[in-house]
Amino acid sequence: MTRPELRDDVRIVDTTLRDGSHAQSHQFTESQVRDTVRALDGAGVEVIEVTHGDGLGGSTFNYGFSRISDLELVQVAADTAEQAKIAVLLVPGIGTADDLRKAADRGAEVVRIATHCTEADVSLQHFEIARDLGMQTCGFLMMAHRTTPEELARQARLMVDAGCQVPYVTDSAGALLMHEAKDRFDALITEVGDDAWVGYHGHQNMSLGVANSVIAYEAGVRYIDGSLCALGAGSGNSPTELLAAIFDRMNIRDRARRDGDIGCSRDSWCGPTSTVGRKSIGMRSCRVGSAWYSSFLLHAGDRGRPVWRSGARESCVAAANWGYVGGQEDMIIDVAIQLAKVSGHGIRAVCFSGRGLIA
Ligand SMILES: CC[C@H](O)CC(=O)C(=O)O
Ligand SMILES: [Mn+2]
Repeated sequence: MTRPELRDDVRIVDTTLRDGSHAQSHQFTESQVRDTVRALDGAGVEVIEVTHGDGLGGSTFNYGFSRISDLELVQVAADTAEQAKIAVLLVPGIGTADDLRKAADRGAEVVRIATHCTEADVSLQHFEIARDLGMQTCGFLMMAHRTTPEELARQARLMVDAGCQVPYVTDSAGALLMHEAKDRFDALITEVGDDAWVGYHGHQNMSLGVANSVIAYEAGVRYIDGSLCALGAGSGNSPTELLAAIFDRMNIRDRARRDGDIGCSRDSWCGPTSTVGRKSIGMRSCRVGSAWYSSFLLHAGDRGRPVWRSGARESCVAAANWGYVGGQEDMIIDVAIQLAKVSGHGIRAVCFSGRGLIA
């Protein structure tokens, strides 16, 4: 397996337009995509991910409908970027091989194929298809805190043998303490480091995404994810603009080090005139030290749309304690109903992400 060429010390991958889609209820417009890609591309960011938050095919009742289809947004992004490669996310079972072919036709050059951290076997066929399409391939092992470093490394090996060039420690719940993150980075690098790069995707639930990114780099991880202003599911991702600034301070070479340009794109998301960034900062108030899947927050009604008897936080924590994983956002309804029964409060109304009333 050949690894993608790395021209610098580290490659920052920006996921504002994909993980940030969760924080925007999947309502990105063409002009937001165009402006953000232009700014990130101008700032030297080499890979920009664009899709519904749950990836290709995610625009459904279960996960929330997009305003503009993935294929249209990928096309806008690919037409806008002069240097950067456009990446798409694919969760097998949500997106299909056909979705991937169509995204490649619209200009996607990188695919990030995501599975729960112990279920890499469901991605193997997709990696083969992606490599046949000539795409660069990354593999997300989601909820990486849910398994041991050794098992995570075995799962990474499965992905790499199927054609994955960059398996990721994906801390979907922002749950990894620094030593836990390091153990996972070390395990993956020992297992696949001769054949693949290793990546890290952090969330800010405990505000450790940036610290863990520094540890990741020091351990040998060479793909590190961020999003502008931390716009992302749950408490958001490691902020791209901080990663760029900190790597610069550490004299680590990456393409995204031109603070001015990154600063411009940051301002469009969370500067004084922006309203979108504030929403994501509001979501951070729900930060909890419990390891729930970040995308649950949107469905648990952080913005007050659903009328649960239990709050968003209680639903997310219960979902974590009951073992729910990525892709099970639809189970949040059930969680809230169970909580209502347990608390004896009864259910006043159940509204799923503002799109339906179950009563
Ligand atoms: C549904 C895919 C998911 O949002 C991927 C991801 O970013 C994560 O697990 O953190
Ligand atoms: Mn994420």
